[in-house]
Amino acid sequence: MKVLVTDPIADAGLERLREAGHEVETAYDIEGDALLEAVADANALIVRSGTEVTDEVLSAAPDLVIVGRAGIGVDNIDIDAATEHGVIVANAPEGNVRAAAEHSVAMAFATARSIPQAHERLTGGEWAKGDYLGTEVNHKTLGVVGFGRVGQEVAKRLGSLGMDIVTFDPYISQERADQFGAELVDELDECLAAADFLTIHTPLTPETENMIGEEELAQLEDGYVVNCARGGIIDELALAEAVEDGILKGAAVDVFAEEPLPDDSPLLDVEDIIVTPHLGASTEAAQENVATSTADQIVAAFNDEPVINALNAPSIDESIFPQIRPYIELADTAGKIAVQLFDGQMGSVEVTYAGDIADQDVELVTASALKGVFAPSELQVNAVNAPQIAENRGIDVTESKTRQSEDFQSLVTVTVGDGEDSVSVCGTQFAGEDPRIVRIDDHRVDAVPHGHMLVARNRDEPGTIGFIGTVLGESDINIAGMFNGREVIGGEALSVYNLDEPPTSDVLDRLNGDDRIIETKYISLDNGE
Ligand SMILES: NC(=O)c1ccc[n+]([C@@H]2O[C@H](COP(=O)([O-])OP(=O)(O)OC[C@H]3O[C@@H](n4cnc5c(N)ncnc54)[C@H](O)[C@@H]3O)[C@@H](O)[C@H]2O)c1
Ligand SMILES: O=C(O)[C@H](O)COP(=O)(O)O
Repeated sequence: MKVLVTDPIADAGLERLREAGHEVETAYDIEGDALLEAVADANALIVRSGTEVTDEVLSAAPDLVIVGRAGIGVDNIDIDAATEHGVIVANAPEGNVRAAAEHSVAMAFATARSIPQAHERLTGGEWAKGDYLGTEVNHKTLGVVGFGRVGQEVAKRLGSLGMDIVTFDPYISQERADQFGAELVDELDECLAAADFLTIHTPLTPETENMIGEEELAQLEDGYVVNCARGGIIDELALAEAVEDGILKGAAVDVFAEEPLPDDSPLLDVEDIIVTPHLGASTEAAQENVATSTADQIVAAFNDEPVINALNAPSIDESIFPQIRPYIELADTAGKIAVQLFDGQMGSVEVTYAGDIADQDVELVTASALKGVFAPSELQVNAVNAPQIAENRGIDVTESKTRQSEDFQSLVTVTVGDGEDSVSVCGTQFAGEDPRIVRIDDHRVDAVPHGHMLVARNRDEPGTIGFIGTVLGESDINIAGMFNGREVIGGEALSVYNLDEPPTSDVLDRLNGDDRIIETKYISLDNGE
């Protein structure tokens, strides 16, 4: 598999991919046509915040399986478009948290004690001791907007240096705030009113974009602002003016609405604003962490294993994966068989779990069943986009579970229907890893789902199976295996054949033209062909 890396990541991540046998191409800082060309044959793309992964980029990459973000923020990736294209997006949400928190703390001190400004004066030959009277953090209040992973780490560190913590984050619990000794407030204004230092730690979303503007900054009178989260959350012009006008004492900014920061940015003209070029995650440890974590997720995606930090695929706890793994492919197969046996206009898909499997988190198994259902009609379908395809097509998807399963330890049944008619295909795993179809509608069967299959519904009359065998034999189609079942003598029987090659339409016409045959259907399990 080819992995294209368009933003610099640590060698340890590149090595891990190569050790797993994948080809790694690095093409840092490319954009436009060069990016579209480079991604054309890529199976995975690794980015940091520098590469914009747009719908156009995803459209240019037909073989792409996963976009790995070696870091936290994914505002540069069009996740909806990735889902439409069936591409997994995964980030590395843990590896650079401490680095980002430490940088935020460093920036708070740097602005409060004017360290960069004093350094510049001194290296310029000036002993400007009298010009800098800084602010201590001790006994001051830190306002934390966004109390997630980084926000909490910043609160822990500055809290231990004597700061009181007030936080505004509508999506966390009171218990979480209590755990860090933080006062959780309901309104941003309350946080601004209390804070001597304000530090931002939300993602950039439509809700947080420009959430801190002129009005909000005015409430922080004589305070300091630190933004090591994302550009675009604070209005940069308003921040420059608030510091310039002395409303704020200072600000420290690591992230910008446009990166690299343009030379004419108003932030660069204000003495008491310090800036760093998006360095929050730039420590050796953080870069090694995020690079190896991203590489691991890419290898997992290539191996069809769960991608733990996938943002647009059903998530799965790694510890339960071994239990559900055999049922992922079985559900896909049952979906493929059911949809190919069904004649109507599909309006619903039901996936039923019985027995031990019913105790598990089966979201990924259901997505896999949908993948199977859509495989014959969609060029690129996978567990990421299958639920979305169902939604787009208005197909009603239901999942049900029961602890009871007659005769089998676990059963997965996929039923496709149109409100009136339906086809149900039920499968199990013998001895853990030996898939069998054990029921088609009301017929008990014992069929090995594989390759080319012929399913015949016929009357239970002497000579019928011989006739089917003769027709296949006369067309040089070898029968590799077969199962015949009936519910009552002389009633309807159902037989399933594994063939070495697909039957031609002539063969199917001959079979279907015989009175004893109710219907034959060819089922292909060869990658949904
Ligand atoms: N400068 C850097 O190099 C660097 C490094 C790491 C992370 N980051 C950025 O830091 C930010 C935080 O990362 P994280 O890992 O802590 O994310 P997180 O998802 O763990 O936490 C984000 C928090 O923001 C809260 N939030 C969301 N919308 C909000 C709103 N409207 N108002 C208030 N709170 C809101 C969420 O509830 C969540 O608790 C992200 O933007 C990330 O990209 C920057
Ligand atoms: O969201 C993040 O992880 C940080 O902003 C780091 O971004 P970077 O990987 O581009 O340094």
